[in-house]
Amino acid sequence: MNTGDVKNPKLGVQAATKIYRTASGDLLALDRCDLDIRANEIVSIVGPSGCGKTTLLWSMSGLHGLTSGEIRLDGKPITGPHPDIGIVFQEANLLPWRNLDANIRFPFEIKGETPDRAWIAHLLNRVGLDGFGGKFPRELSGGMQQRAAIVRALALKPSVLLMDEPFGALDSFTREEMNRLVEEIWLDTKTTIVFITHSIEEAIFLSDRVVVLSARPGRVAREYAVPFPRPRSMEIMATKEVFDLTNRIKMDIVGGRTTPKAQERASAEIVRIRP
Ligand SMILES: Nc1ncnc2c1ncn2[C@@H]1O[C@H](COP(=O)(O)OP(=O)(O)OP(=O)(O)O)[C@@H](O)[C@H]1O
Repeated sequence: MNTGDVKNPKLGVQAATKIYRTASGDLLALDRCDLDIRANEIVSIVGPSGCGKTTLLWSMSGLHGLTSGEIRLDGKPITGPHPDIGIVFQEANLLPWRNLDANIRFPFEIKGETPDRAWIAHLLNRVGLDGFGGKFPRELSGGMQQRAAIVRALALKPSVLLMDEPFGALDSFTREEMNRLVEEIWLDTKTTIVFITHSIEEAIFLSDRVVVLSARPGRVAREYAVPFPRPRSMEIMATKEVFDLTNRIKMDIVGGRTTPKAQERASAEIVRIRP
């Protein structure tokens, strides 16, 4: 279990509100959403489609601003993209005309910084891409491209890694493999990770906490502490406790328990499951 400082969160989301101004009118995506992420924690965010998960993650990354409210990193407001925050998207977004090494170097070139080659070599080895540096994206499978995207993000040594449904497009076996990889990387680096997913099993496998957002406008409806020890084996994932937890979260999402009204009643309840 995570032991990060509760009073001084790594990332603090306070009353985050986001209104998109669209041609057909204003759209309230997030409504006074509060969430604290502790250092070294892995937190997954799940919720109904369109509830504002990506909006929240992008706000955490500084890629887009909030209408009101605040996101703080180590107590300081985030006002734009931050070197301490890495992000991995559903698509690997590798530049097709650059080989893997050159893709990983790209963010350093933009920043005018020198990459730490030993660290990148370590990461490539960690994700099983040793010897693939000269390959172009078209020569790599979807899973390999996503591994490369993870290396590209971690190469910059962020203290927070935001992952926006990074494995949603992969087949289920590759996805499980990638989940184990994220777990291994976390055991190695203890990077704080915020992970968006539609897969409750994936959320439980990876996380210290699973946060359920309400239907739009998004707000934290419920949190589940996931107490199982790491590494999380297939045996743990097959237990009744995991099965029950999966069903509880599923009911929260599809059973109408995360409508804004229900959420007001449930407010900030933290559910703890015994291992
Ligand atoms: N740039 C934008 N302009 C206008 N509306 C937007 C924009 N981005 C998102 N939205 C709307 O805001 C709401 C929240 O979107 P968001 O992508 O954050 O939800 P989500 O929970 O990540 O969705 P999903 O689970 O389907 O990926 C949706 O109704 C979406 O249509």
